[in-house]
Amino acid sequence: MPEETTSIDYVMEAASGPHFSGLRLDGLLSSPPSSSTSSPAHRFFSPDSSPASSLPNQPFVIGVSGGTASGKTTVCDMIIQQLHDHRVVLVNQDSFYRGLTPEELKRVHEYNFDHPDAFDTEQMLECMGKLISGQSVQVPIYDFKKHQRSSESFRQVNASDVIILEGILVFHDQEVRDLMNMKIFVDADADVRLARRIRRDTVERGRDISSVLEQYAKFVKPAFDDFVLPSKKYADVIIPRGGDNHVAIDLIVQHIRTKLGQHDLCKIYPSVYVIQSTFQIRGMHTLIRDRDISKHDFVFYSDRLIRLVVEHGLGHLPFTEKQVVTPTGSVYTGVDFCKKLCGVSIVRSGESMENALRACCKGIKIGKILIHRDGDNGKQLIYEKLPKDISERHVLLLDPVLATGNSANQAIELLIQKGVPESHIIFLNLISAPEGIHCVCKRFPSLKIVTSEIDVALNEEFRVIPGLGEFGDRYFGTDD
Ligand SMILES: Nc1ncnc2c1ncn2[C@@H]1O[C@H](COP(=O)(O)OP(=O)(O)O)[C@@H](O)[C@H]1O
Ligand SMILES: Nc1ccn([C@@H]2O[C@H](COP(=O)(O)O)[C@@H](O)[C@H]2O)c(=O)n1
Ligand SMILES: [Mg+2]
Repeated sequence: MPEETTSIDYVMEAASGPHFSGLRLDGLLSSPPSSSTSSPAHRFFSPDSSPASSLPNQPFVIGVSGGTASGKTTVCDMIIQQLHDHRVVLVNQDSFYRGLTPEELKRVHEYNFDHPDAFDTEQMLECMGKLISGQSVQVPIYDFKKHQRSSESFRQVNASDVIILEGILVFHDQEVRDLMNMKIFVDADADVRLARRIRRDTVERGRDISSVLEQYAKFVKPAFDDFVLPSKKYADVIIPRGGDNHVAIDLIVQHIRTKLGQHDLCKIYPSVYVIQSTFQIRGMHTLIRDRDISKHDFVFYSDRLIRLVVEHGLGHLPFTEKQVVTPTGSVYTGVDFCKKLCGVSIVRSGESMENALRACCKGIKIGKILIHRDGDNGKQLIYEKLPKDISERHVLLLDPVLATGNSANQAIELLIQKGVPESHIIFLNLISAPEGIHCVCKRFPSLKIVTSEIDVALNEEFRVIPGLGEFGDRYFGTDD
């Protein structure tokens, strides 16, 4: 929390003294970043872990739930088929059914296979954890005719780009849900499901019609109402008509493909956007990261990159529809820019982004925040000069490098104190360190981060690696 806030006049004076862009954080990192949300990979990709020990390729985990015979397995098969050019594995919750004891077997008609306790969820979590961390696992093979697992054989499941976990109750347990990057619920009418189930269980699972109907009335339907249906609310996508819904499956596959092409952190945090890398962008990064580049070229290429990030960030603002008449007399239906907008730069390096913002948004108001270390006791002062009506505006927060995330978090905290809704803040930067992304996104999950590259890590001195050194000094020419 800031010790004090004051006006911009003070800022300008203070700005000529020591400044911090997240690199000098004496005393601040002793307390770990707050962890308020639990996201799929937190257990496996800790912000404290070094890049070598964290995962190079975080798999995309999809949960597929729905009532019995709704078409879950069919939908999964279709997704897997369409993702043929990726490594995809399917894990069935059914594989983790507990085997019945001889006593239970004798009275199998009284056994409730639709209750959460029928599954060994601990074992499933362990298997999923290993798969997500890149290890192969041996998944049990379950026999629906014998109600037992095979005692001698297992199915080897290898680490993959996409892991699909499918089953009637995969959304029931929060720990299981937290593993998932995307949750799909397959919907089908109860009578359709019952008809399919009768056919499947009599043909494939060695049952007779009367036992299927009896089990359905006694256990399957009540458990659907008690456990499966209430978990539908956790779904990100609901597919009506299951495998017949080709449009939904195409959209899902498209989404998965997009996610697979993204940085792992974008899979974990949907609010992080890395602008699409092109050779132009890589070329500009190559130039500004080169320690031997001239100051003039550093500024020139940084400005070009900043402009791209700013334009991309503006694309995340809300818009309203607007029609205009063109010189041909035709009507063009377009959109109107968001008017309630302002920029806020984190002094000093954030000021390097102000020109690009002004060039894109004529007359935009730009406020400033300075986070200033007060002596050597770890205390910080925050100076600010912000538009009075900032709480009514969307805010583009500017800082070219996101390192530890501590200064960013303090600036964001201040904006929120001023009444800006978290979801109205878009944090723009050129380079983000994974540690900074974890730190900001965990604390402010609905804030958006738009960046042009995510670097490898921070070093012991909290400098972004490979990074580009002290951006403000290089941009403003104070590094000699
Ligand atoms: N859209 C569909 N039309 C007709 N039959 C279907 C359809 N989807 C699935 N089935 C059949 O219904 C049964 C149950 O489907 P399945 O995908 O195994 O459901 P779940 O895995 O949800 O229990 C299977 O025999 C399958 O072949
Ligand atoms: N020995 C068993 C184990 C499970 N079931 C039923 O399977 C259903 C889940 O599989 P779906 O492919 O239909 O999702 C579940 O409703 C159980 O009743 C069984 O009959 N016998
Ligand atoms: Mg199935």
